Amino acid sequence: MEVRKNGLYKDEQAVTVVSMAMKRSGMELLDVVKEFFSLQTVAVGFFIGLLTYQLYNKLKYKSPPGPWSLPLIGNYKRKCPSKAVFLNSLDVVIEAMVKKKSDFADRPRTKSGDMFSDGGKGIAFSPYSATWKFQKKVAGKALRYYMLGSRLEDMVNDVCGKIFERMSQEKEPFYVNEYTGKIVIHVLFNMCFGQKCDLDSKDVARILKLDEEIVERFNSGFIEDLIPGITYVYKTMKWRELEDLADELLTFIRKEVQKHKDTFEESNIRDYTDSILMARAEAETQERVEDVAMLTDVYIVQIIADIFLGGLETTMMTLDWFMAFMVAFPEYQEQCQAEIDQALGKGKSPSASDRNNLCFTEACMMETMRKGSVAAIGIPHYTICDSSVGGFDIPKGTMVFNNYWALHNDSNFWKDVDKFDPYRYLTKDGKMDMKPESWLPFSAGRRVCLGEPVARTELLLIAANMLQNFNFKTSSGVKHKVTTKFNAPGNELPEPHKVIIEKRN
Ligand code: HEM
Repeated sequence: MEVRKNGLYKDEQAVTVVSMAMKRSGMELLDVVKEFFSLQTVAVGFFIGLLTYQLYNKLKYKSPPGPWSLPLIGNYKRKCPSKAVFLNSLDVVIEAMVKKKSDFADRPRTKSGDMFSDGGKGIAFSPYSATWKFQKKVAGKALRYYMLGSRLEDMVNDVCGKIFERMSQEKEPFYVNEYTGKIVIHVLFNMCFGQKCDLDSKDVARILKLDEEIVERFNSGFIEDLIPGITYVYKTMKWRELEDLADELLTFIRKEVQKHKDTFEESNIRDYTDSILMARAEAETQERVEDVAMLTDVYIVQIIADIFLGGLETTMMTLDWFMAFMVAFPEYQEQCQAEIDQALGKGKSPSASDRNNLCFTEACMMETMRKGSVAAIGIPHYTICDSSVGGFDIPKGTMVFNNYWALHNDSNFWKDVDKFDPYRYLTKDGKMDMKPESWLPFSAGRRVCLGEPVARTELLLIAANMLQNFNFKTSSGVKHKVTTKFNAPGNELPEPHKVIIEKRN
């Protein structure tokens, strides 16, 4: 029998001694490790690591010139922690957007964009993918279908007629954008959901209000886009409001899609929503399983939401600018009216087929889009691979902005760049000239605006209706000078200005 010491057998004693020694040395080791890796040391090490990585990238890539920046923090003055490149001239915009094909065609993912697009579904916020390509094709076809025949012009003329009845009651100076905004929302609403809503429709008013509130919040940005993880810990009031607004807008569209599904007839395509449902029905009939999967209800709701998010504010703001310029330049207003009277005669409403005879009015609209920046830096792009532009390297995962404002104010392309001059777009005999290269309010390349054909026709029809029916004058009687008001980064509006109107015979 082995002797027990302290109640333990010999082997147990040995193990205990070893383990105590280990414990002591382990604790010391832990202290040493703790001391070595104190929080500060880890932080400094991490920072040096990032700096080294940044330096490595600086040596690896020939980056475009720009301000210095610190890892993670970025450039504090510019308040942007991500790498971003601005393309400020036509050659680099065309190189990146058109010549480099898909290199620059992705979108950066943001927390707010994800919220509206259900994690990148639909078109505007979607990453560059086969799904995006297919959906943009389907949506483009649906818009073209809508524009066939006289549907768009009937809708514009009908809404304008109703709005003008109310507008002609204005006896005091008033803000004309309260009426033009209503025209645009009614046209888009009717285009999507096919109903000729009365002007006091609560649904239309609510969508307009939702749009205003969403845009207002987007304009000032979200901390959640800079620190996406923060929402798991704390949600700011603005973020919670945005969640509610997005939910209300998408729930509304979901209900409309359901109503359309319940009453859908292939032989009677009523509107844009029906056209998208038709694309799904065709894919089902032809057993194109992958296409059907890209047109689930969730995707369809997002494709329709894109029309409101992409088309409403931009079109309304363009009309704000147009009216501001027409009031500021009565001579151009009169010239448009003379052209409209000659093209349409008395009492006939404008139609898309009158376009060739409304060149001066269209030129005024094009000049409006050059001078009034409604989407001056568009929607950010993102590189899907290492690429280059203008002789500089642009690594994969870089945010890229097209600076349309710079293109529209480049004196290499525009003579008397500050002047509002519709003649830039016209030939000597007053016909539409070739589109100036540096006129790109709708962008170019793969991500070009989906709604350009609709927006241009709709804007011209609304403008022609307005000027055919009314004279717009400054309320003070003094020549009005258009002054601009900052609205959001890349987005300016004309300073609100009251007008008076005279009904034209
Ligand atoms: C004056 C009116 C408008 C202007 C100035 C405008 C301008 C733009 C711009 C600059 C872009 C970004 C393009 C890019 O990322 O390179 C864009 C994208 C888009 N626009 Fe418009 N837009 C207008 C009206 C509309 C309308 C009426 C609709 C819908 C009917 C629409 C739907 C879209 C969509 C869905 C996108 C995203 C395209 C994509 O990501 O592939 N827009 N628009």
